[in-house]
Amino acid sequence: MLKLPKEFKDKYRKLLGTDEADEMFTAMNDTNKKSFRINPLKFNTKISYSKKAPVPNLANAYYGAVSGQDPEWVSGTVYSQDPSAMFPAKVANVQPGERVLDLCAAPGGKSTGLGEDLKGQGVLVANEISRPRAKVLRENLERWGVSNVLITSESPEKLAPHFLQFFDKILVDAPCSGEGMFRKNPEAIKYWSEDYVLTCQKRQKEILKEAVKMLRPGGELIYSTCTFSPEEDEQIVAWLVKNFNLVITPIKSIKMDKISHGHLDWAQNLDGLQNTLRFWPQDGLGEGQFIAKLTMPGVTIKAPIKRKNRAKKKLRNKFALFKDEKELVAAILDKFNLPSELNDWPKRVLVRKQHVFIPALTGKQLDGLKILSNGLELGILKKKRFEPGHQLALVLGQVKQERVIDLPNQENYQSYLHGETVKVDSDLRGFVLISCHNLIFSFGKIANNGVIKNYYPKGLRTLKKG
Ligand SMILES: C[S@@+](CC[C@H](N)C(=O)[O-])C[C@H]1O[C@@H](n2cnc3c(N)ncnc32)[C@H](O)[C@@H]1O
Repeated sequence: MLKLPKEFKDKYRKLLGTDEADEMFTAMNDTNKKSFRINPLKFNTKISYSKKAPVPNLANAYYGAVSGQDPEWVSGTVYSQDPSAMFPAKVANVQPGERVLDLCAAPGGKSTGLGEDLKGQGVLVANEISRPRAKVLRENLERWGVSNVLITSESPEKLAPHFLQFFDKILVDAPCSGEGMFRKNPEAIKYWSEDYVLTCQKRQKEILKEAVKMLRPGGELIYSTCTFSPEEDEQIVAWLVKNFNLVITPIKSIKMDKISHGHLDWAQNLDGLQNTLRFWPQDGLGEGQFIAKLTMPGVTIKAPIKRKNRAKKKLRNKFALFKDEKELVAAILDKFNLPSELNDWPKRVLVRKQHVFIPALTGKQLDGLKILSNGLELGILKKKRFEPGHQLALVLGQVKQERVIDLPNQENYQSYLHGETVKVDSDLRGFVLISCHNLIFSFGKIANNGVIKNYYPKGLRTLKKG
């Protein structure tokens, strides 16, 4: 039984009426709903989990639990996410080629959703203020096989001057009082108070003030929280409308089964709030969530991301590969089938401190930013040879591959995750992709004796039991 504070209960009885509030408290005592999304970027999405219970209104999403050890997770074929939390990225309705910012991005559930919809075209900037959390964000985006993402770890104030009016879409999935997560994480109830709700509201305003600076005229801001409090939901939207002339925009990209709407009377009867979305536990879809879509007035003629400006030329001179280096890279890449976004890799490839990569963004606007990764790391140049990188393996999972070793059993798979070598019966030699249940999750290198040298990154390896 959740121990909800009396002030919390009184507040929602007043806002919703006793009957609905009591329904909400009862639903908050149910077990939380677990679910997962299937990655549409991957070539093979045959998973062992049941798909009998789809999450309403979404493609590729199902109720059920996922283990972080399963090949489905390790290969980035599924992402474990609360059902309601899947919706903000879908409300953004990202189109290939757009410039998208996820300002509060870790651990990355919504960034993976935004990134998959770009389909390798345009750019996603995934920012997370906390460095340790940004590292987890990076791992999750890497597994998902998103190649066109710049991952930064900055405060919104520090990020904004670098990207003034730059983005078509910005998602602010704000830090909040988390009331909608109480049944999943009852510990969070301890921090709750009316004052804490107002502290969160203040922080949300500070973040959003910077976010709007980065939105182009005509661009869309998606604001979401996992809390019920009107102070952090409807009232924040009203504040955005009043202070920045943003226009609340109806959400047409999703169906509305088991989803409610925002309350006009919770923020000065502002017309348009009926177009915001509320996910209540008593609606039966998932945990609590609020989502609003707002449009910045004005229009800009959309300029495509320039690939040949002067800044780029300078970078190319400094970071371009020598011909023989490019040949080393090509000798490995030519062995694999490349997704279409890599077709022009020789034109876009750069090298920095021996790391060969295809940047998601280039130019002076990146100077001075704390960047965790920029685009797709193809691999590392090491004295006359090129070693393909882990991120590349997960991007190659987007298309059918021939040079793959499917580990024959669970024991081999576990050994590989531990970083051990595995002996296989195969004629393939040199670099190969490694899969389990045909889900690609790593590179390996087969020696003449049939032993696969393990290229699963040390930082991701699991400890051996016993
Ligand atoms: C609700 S979580 C984001 C969840 C994420 N969007 C996802 O789907 O996985 C909010 C994030 O905001 C970050 N954050 C906290 N304070 C912040 C601030 N002042 N400015 C920007 N981000 C902040 C937190 O570190 C946290 O990762």
